[in-house]
Amino acid sequence: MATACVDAIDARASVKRAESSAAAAAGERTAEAQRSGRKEGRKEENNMAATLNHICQSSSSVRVLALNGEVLDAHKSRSTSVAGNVHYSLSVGWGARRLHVNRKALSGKKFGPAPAADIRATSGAEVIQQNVPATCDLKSFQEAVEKLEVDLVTEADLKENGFRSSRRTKICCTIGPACCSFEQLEALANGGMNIARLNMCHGTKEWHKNVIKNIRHLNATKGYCVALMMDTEGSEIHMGDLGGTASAKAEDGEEWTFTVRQFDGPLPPCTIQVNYEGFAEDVKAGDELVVDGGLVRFDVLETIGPDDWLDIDFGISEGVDFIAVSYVKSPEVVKHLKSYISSRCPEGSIGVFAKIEAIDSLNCLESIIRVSDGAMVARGDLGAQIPLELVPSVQQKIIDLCRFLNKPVMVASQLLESMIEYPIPTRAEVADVAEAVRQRADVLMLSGESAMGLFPEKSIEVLRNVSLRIEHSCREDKSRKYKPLPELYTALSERISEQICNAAAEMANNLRADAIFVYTRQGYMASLLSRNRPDCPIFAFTETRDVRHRLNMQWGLLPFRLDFSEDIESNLRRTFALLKARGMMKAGDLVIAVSDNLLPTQQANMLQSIQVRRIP
Ligand SMILES: Nc1ncnc2c1ncn2[C@@H]1O[C@H](COP(=O)(O)OP(=O)(O)O)[C@@H](O)[C@H]1O
Ligand SMILES: C=C(OP(=O)(O)O)C(=O)O
Repeated sequence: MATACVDAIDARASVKRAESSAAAAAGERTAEAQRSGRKEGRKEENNMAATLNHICQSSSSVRVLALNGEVLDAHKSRSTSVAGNVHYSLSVGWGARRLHVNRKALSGKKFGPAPAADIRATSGAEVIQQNVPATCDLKSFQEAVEKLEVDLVTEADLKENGFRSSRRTKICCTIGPACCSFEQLEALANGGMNIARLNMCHGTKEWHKNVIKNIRHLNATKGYCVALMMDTEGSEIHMGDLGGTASAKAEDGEEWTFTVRQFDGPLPPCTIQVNYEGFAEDVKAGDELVVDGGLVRFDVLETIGPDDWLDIDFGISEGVDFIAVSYVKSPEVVKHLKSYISSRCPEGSIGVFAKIEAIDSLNCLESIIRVSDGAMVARGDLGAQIPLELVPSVQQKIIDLCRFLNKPVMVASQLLESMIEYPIPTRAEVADVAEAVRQRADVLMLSGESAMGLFPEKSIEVLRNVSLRIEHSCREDKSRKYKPLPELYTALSERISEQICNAAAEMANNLRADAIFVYTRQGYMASLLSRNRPDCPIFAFTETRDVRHRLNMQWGLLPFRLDFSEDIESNLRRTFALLKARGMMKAGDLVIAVSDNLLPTQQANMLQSIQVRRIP
């Protein structure tokens, strides 16, 4: 058992080094099979079985020679299905030859010489050819198949484990010295990291810039979809009008920012520059600022400090996907940051997460979560502010509230603290992770375990395995009924979307559908489906990379980037064909499909529907 466990972890690491002799041999045999026809192909498969079993057991990297003679990086992964079977897969870049090995061994047995291996060796071109729709020519279909962007790990997971057993709970890793090189980040991405967190308390801007560059490069060149979250340091001061004499420029109730920063362009609205560098340090929350001899009075509120503003400017200029704000004590801080972000990047693609860690934030929790794009249960600092025994119930409260309000929620700190030093977690830590998964948190976050621990990859593996097991048992346990979700809408169109998503999720559960498909521009419909925590995964198709990254933060969503067609029917047909061609769906799979308003022109005479479709 112990040996199997160690193999399991080592075998997941996908490193791209020089060709191992075994991999090169596999490649040569692959090329030979092309020349020698069917009989030879059978021999090749047998040889490949031995070779690939060898590869799967070794922890070395793999490069494979494809049929066309091209040398490709191979993605190697190992997973344990809920039934206890161990699967190995080796898949090579799409469009060339694809090798796939499923090797099953009973859980609990020592990992010994290979039992019978089930091997498929299918050429990508063959699969594409079999699935070209009648309305499309081979070349443009081939291009469309290659353009369908999906996370490499998600794709492998779906192929190996099937839809129902794919992981729904997302994983965030704090990046630090223990995992910041390109190869280390790739190992984490390969292990299932969905979000990389940069904690601005540590490291220089240059260091963070380099991590961002590495993650972007990893996404662009290796087919991952890792979102970036920048976490501010948190020590802050910002201003709001207390209701002094109104003037043309500062009305009662308005919030103004006094800043020492320089702006390249015009000042953002309601901003005043001051030329005293120590201004923010010298004023305290509760102080009164008197302007123009008392013409306007401002009350100083808690908010974002000068260092945080520098970090925020850095995050905006680097185009991170999320900014987490430390020590949020009131909704105003979040509103202020959101309006600042939209004045600086009008396309408004950065989500603001409120870290719930200050005792004051618990007094206005709902109003903070309502204005935020998501929340983090920052248990480290929270546990220093409230009695420790209250932390679990506060965690449950925040998770439930976030789900009711349709905001993603992360659970952070000390999930696997002992794994900073040791290769296996304590039983109590596993129970803690299991509880967060059972509470249906969207994201589990690693801190020191990934940033500076000795076992970042093993830590991520523990999160992944615990998530898979607990999610499975939650699906099986039909006695676990959830409290009904409150309605969220403020307009009729929102109410329609909400009703459609609730009904689609319920239908998917009742019909035991394989997947829900959602075509979404901004991610709103996708989030409404995720909020229902349905039994099957949600394939979320969207047109932009930014939205695709943001969807990575939400429970059960598998984000794809796809260029939309004009109408839902052609989107559906095309998606079915593309996914079949990529080997991610098969004829007979049952899908529930819902769609956002895909075109602006559709808004006027909205037509939204739920469709139940079998893949042709
Ligand atoms: N960018 C970084 N550079 C160096 N060390 C880091 C970095 N990010 C995190 N760490 C290390 O990992 C530990 C845990 O991370 P985290 O929980 O995010 O921070 P903190 O302990 O400050 O709350 C930190 O205390 C620090 O030692
Ligand atoms: C995540 C937390 O915040 P930080 O790591 O920034 O202290 C926490 O306190 O749990």
